[in-house]
Amino acid sequence: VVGGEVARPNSWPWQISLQYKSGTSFYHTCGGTLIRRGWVMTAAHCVDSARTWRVVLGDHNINTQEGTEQYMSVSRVYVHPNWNTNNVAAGYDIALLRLTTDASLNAYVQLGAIPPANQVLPHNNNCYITGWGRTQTGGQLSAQLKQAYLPVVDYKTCSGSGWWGSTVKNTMVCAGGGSESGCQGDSGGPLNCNVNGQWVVHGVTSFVSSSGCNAYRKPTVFTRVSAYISWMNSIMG
Ligand SMILES: C[C@H](NC(=O)[C@H](CCCC[NH3+])NC(=O)C(F)(F)F)C(=O)Nc1ccc(C(F)(F)F)cc1
Repeated sequence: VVGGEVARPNSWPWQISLQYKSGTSFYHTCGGTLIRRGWVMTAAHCVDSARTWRVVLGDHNINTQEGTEQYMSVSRVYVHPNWNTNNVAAGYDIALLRLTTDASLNAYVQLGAIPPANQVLPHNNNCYITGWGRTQTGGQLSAQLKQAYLPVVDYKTCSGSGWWGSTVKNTMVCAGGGSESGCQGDSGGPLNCNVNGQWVVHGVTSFVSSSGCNAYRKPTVFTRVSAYISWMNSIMG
């Protein structure tokens, strides 16, 4: 997350850290959202490579043991069937991870709400991106969970000339476009939007400009969760 601030610890209790094993250690690679006690939603591009994954729930500082964490193994990865790793612009950048055991819900670990099918938010809807991604283009990951205010940029604007043009599809959500943005390492994490006073996860962090995370008029682009509800239900039952 470029800009924004460190989140109050565990104030986004559905945010997870997706980590891969290398040697005897695990490393943060993406964010995700706990949507059922046994299911995590993330980006398909996060799980393109076959690795040993773990999901960390209830985390704030990913480099320290705070005693609030739950470390979960992943029993199966479901990538959207239409996902094409060479064409992030086509969309379908969404995946579901089945956990081997159910999470324990508590003050630090809660389920994220997902939207009704096909709900599209209006321009400037209040949303926050959260994640442990780079804090500057080409910079380092954040040790502590960060948040940044990224208001929705409607499809008409986001797909306009000087913006993303035809790269963005209406199965995506754009947000931000100013000095604050997502960045590498935030992938897969939630776009938390305030709808009638409730936080709803409307986006899965998908891509930013290859010329810089907070490039002018290149808002962070998210997979629009409401476009994939039927697929998700077909997998999770
Ligand atoms: C460096 C930048 N990385 C990204 O945007 C990666 C996803 C990369 C998926 C493709 N391998 N995502 C992120 O950094 C995220 F954290 F913001 F989500 C990038 O490659 N952006 C990008 C690539 C292609 C296209 C386009 F669709 F136009 F081909 C648009 C943006």
